[in-house]
Amino acid sequence: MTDADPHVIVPFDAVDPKTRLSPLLDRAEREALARTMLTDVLAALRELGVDHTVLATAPVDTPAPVAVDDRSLTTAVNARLAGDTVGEVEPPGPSPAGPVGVVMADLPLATPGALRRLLSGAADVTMAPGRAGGTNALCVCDPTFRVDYHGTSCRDHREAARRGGLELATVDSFRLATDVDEPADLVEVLLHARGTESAVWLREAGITVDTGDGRVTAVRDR
Ligand SMILES: Nc1nc2c(ncn2[C@@H]2O[C@H](COP(=O)(O)OP(=O)(O)OP(=O)(O)O)[C@@H](O)[C@H]2O)c(=O)[nH]1
Ligand SMILES: C[C@H](OP(=O)(O)O)C(=O)O
Repeated sequence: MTDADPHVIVPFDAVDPKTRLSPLLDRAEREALARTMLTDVLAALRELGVDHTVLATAPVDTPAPVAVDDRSLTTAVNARLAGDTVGEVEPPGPSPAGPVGVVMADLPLATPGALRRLLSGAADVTMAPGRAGGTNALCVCDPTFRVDYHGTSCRDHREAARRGGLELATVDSFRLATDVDEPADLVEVLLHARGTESAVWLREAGITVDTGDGRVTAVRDR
């Protein structure tokens, strides 16, 4: 991609993450899976060739630049949208003066192609909604737009754009809509993210797709 492309920030909570996966995974395993999904998202961004920075709640060892900010998700992302670079550690990422992408770290199905569709959006705001009301990824070209995560954030973001007189476009992408929150989401990783580190990690942890009673679920055999 080119210099006019967005700088992407990847929010990442390293501490006791993915609590909704507790029925299948203990805390250490959830931390390991979260880290593995981050690795897959960063690999897709790297392959796309777009600049990116991990926006983490605590230091994390990754090949990408990291900014540590332990404030809430919404506050930390809005600080970056406002051009704040506080918390960056070496090697520093470029200052996000132009368009900013926000791509969550729990999207192991994300491919360079799906991300390109999002990040080449020309609207003031381009959104990839998640299922159940979330906002899995954004491309923010208008510097006045601010995020408000949790709850039905896709609806809230649409409303915020409307109030601000901004054009909001939506990317219809199964790969970007699939974030890993609940055990059922692991089915999508096992079926559609073959070859990713996340799918390998799940198989090694004994998580498989079960169709025993005619329904498709993720189960653990050990
Ligand atoms: N920087 C930052 N990232 C966060 C924070 N909370 C969540 N994230 C990241 O935001 C994305 C969406 O997270 P959620 O699915 O809402 O929360 P989670 O803590 O991972 O999972 P649950 O415990 O199941 O709610 C993931 O990439 C998280 O790593 C936060 O407070 N700060
Ligand atoms: C951050 C939050 O993620 P969810 O909990 O919906 O996966 C959201 O998209 O608003």
